[in-house]
Amino acid sequence: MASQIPVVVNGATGKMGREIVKAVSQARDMTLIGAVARNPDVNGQDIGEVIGCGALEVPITNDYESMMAMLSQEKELGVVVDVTHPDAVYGNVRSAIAYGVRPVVGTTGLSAEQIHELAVFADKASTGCLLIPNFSIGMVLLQQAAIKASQYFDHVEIIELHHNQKADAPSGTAVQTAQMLAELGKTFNVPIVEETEKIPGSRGGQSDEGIRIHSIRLPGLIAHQEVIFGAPGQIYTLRHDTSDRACYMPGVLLSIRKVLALKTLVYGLEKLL
Ligand SMILES: NC(=O)C1=CN([C@@H]2O[C@H](COP(=O)(O)OP(=O)(O)OC[C@H]3O[C@@H](n4cnc5c(N)ncnc54)[C@H](OP(=O)(O)O)[C@@H]3O)[C@@H](O)[C@H]2O)C=CC1
Ligand SMILES: O=C(O)C1=N[C@H](C(=O)O)C[C@H](O)C1
Repeated sequence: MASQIPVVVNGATGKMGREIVKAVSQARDMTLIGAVARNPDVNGQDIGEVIGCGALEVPITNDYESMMAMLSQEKELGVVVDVTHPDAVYGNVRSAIAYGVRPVVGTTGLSAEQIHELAVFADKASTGCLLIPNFSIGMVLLQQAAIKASQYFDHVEIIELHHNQKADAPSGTAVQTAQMLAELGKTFNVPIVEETEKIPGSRGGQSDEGIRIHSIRLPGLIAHQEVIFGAPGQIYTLRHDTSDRACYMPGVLLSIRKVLALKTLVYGLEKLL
């Protein structure tokens, strides 16, 4: 049998983590060797039993550092998939790289400075690291269409809509989309009147690139994004909707396979396609 990629999922009992545990355990070229969760009540329990897909013979641990140490001892290069929380992800990634483990990071909310620091750290360690704000192919296609449209439209705003358990705003995907549009070097949204916000924030947040992002949080939503371009007499709207977190799994598995060959930090799924 060809060599197996040893994989640990951090945030394994969360909404994304449980999907990733299932996808990795079904992938023929990967072996799930660890599942990290924060909740002490599940420590030592079988991850498959906890997430309801049947025993996987992988006990959950609360001890991330020990899991990284164990993964670093595997014969094949190990990968940790991080789907935790904006407050934890920076430390998690530094620690993984310090152990020579390749991080695939779905967790959003890292600042531009933190991303830069992690890139420097990964570079010095010659260790591949993937930061993927959105694992779905549909979002990559939306972003490519938005880049194309931005050559022809001078006005654009982004609306992102998520479930109300999301910790960070705006979404990592919206931040990345604004950055992509700005890479053309164009100035968007030059105001034509002096605006007053009668309710602070009502015009949304403004990205470093001057693109407004509006974040909606409601139960019933999963993850959705609109990029709306305007010009005299026309509106061009691009929209992506997720109805199931299954949409992220092909991108997660692709990222696990691709990170092994990298020696630096790479940001964005589009760079892997
Ligand atoms: N890149 C992508 O395509 C996608 C990215 N995401 C991102 O992934 C992340 C997780 O999302 P989601 O699964 O919905 O979130 P959940 O809240 O459902 O899951 C998060 C998991 O991480 C654990 N966790 C929370 N806080 C910490 C912490 N401080 N330290 C360690 N572990 C922690 C939680 O444990 P406990 O339950 O014990 O608190 C939980 O198991 C978010 O940043 C989200 O934006 C989400 C979807 C797609
Ligand atoms: O929290 C989520 O759910 C999601 N987070 C990512 C983001 O912040 O962009 C990706 C997707 O939007 C789902």
